[in-house]
Amino acid sequence: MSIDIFRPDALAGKSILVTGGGSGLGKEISKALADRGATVHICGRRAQVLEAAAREIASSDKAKVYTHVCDIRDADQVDQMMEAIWSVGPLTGLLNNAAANFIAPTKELSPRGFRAVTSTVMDGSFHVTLAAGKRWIAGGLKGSVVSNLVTWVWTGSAFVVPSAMAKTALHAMTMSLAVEWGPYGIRLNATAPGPFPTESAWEKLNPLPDTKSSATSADTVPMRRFGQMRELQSLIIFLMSDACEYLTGQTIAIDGGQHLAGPGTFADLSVLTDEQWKAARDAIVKSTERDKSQRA
Ligand SMILES: CCCCCCC/C=C/C(=O)SCCNC(=O)CCNC(=O)[C@H](O)C(C)(C)COP(=O)(O)OP(=O)(O)OC[C@H]1O[C@@H](n2cnc3c(N)ncnc32)[C@H](O)[C@@H]1OP(=O)(O)O
Ligand SMILES: NC(=O)C1=CN([C@@H]2O[C@H](COP(=O)(O)OP(=O)(O)OC[C@H]3O[C@@H](n4cnc5c(N)ncnc54)[C@H](OP(=O)(O)O)[C@@H]3O)[C@@H](O)[C@H]2O)C=CC1
Repeated sequence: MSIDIFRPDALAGKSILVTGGGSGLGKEISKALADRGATVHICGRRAQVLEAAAREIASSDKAKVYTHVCDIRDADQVDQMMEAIWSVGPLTGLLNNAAANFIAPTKELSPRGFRAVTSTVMDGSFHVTLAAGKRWIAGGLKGSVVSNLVTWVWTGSAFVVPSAMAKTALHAMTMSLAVEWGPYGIRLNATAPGPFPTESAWEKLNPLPDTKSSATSADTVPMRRFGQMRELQSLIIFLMSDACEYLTGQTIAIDGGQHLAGPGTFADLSVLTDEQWKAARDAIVKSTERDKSQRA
C-alpha cells in the first residue's frame, strides 16, 4: 500500500524513539511525529525536562508520549529502556538525536573533554541503534533508523573536532548497517542539518556574541536564512514513513546549501551587482581578445 506522507495520519501505527527528545530539535521533531499519529518515546538525562516536553508533545488527546530517563552512554541503561519500551510495544523507528558538543581549541581538550562528546554522540547512538536493531531482527520486524548528523561529515570542522569525528563515525554506521541489516528490512538514513538555532546548541557553539562563526550565521547560507523547524520535521516524517522504503544508507543535507558554499568556491561572489558582473565580463573579454591576437 502506498503512503501519502502529507496525510495527517501518515505515521499511524508507528512507534518512534527520539533520543534527546526533551529539548531543541528532538522536541520539535517529536511534536511533528505525534501530530502525524505516531506513538513517541523520548529519552534524556533530566526527568523534569522530559516531563515538560512530553506535555508539549502530547498536545492532542490521542497522542501517546512516553518518557525515559536514560544516559545513552551507558549500554545497560539503554537496554533497560528498550525493555520498558518493548513492554509497551515494539518500536518501528529510532531517531538518534541526542548529542554533546562545545567549541574549543583542540590543543586544549583533555581526554575527558574528548570523551564527553564522543561517548554521547558515537558510543551512545551506537548503543541505542544496536539495542533496537537486535530486537527488530529477533522479532522479524522492519525498522527505520534516522540519525541527526551535521555537514561536517563531509567537510570536517575546526574547533569542534570530537563532534566532527563522532558524527562522521555515525555517517559510516549509517552506510555500513544499511547493507548489513538491509536483508532484515531495517533502513538507516541520516540528516545533516545546517544551522537551526536552538538554545542549548547556540550556548555551546556561539557563546560570545562578538565572535560569531560563519557556521552559526545565516549570512553565509546561500538561502540567506536559518533552517525552519517545519522543514526538518517534514524530512524526518518522510524518512520515518513507509513512503520510500527503498531509500537507505543516505545522509541528506538540509542546510540551504551552506556546506557547498565554502571558501574554496566562488560563493562570495553572490554579492556582486549587475554592473560589477558586466565589468568582470568586459575584463575577461579583453583578456581573451589579447590571447586571440597572439594566436597564429
Ligand atoms: C553547520 C551548522 C552549524 C551548527 C552545527 C551544529 C552541530 C552540532 C550541534 C550539537 O551537537 S549541539 C548539542 C549541544 N548540546 C549539548 O552539548 C548537550 C549536552 N552537553 C553536556 O552535557 C555538556 O555540555 C558537556 C560538557 C558536553 C558534557 O557534560 P558532562 O557533565 O558529561 O561533562 P563535564 O564533567 O562537565 O566535562 C567533561 C570534560 O569536558 C571538559 N569540557 C567541558 N566544556 C569544555 C569546554 N568548553 N572546553 C574545553 N573542555 C571542556 C571538562 O573540563 C571536562 O574535562 P576535565 O576538565 O575533567 O578533564
Ligand atoms: N541545532 C542545530 O543547528 C544543529 C543540530 N544538529 C544536531 O541535532 C541534534 C539536536 O541538537 P539540538 O536540539 O540543537 O541540541 P540540544 O542540546 O537541545 O539537544 C541535545 C539533547 O540530547 C540530550 N542528551 C545529551 N547527552 C545525553 C546522554 N548522554 N544521554 C541521553 N540524552 C542526552 C539532552 O538532554 P539531557 O541533557 O537532559 O540529557 C538534549 O535533550 C544533535 O544531534 C545535533 O548535533 C545538527 C546540525 C545543526
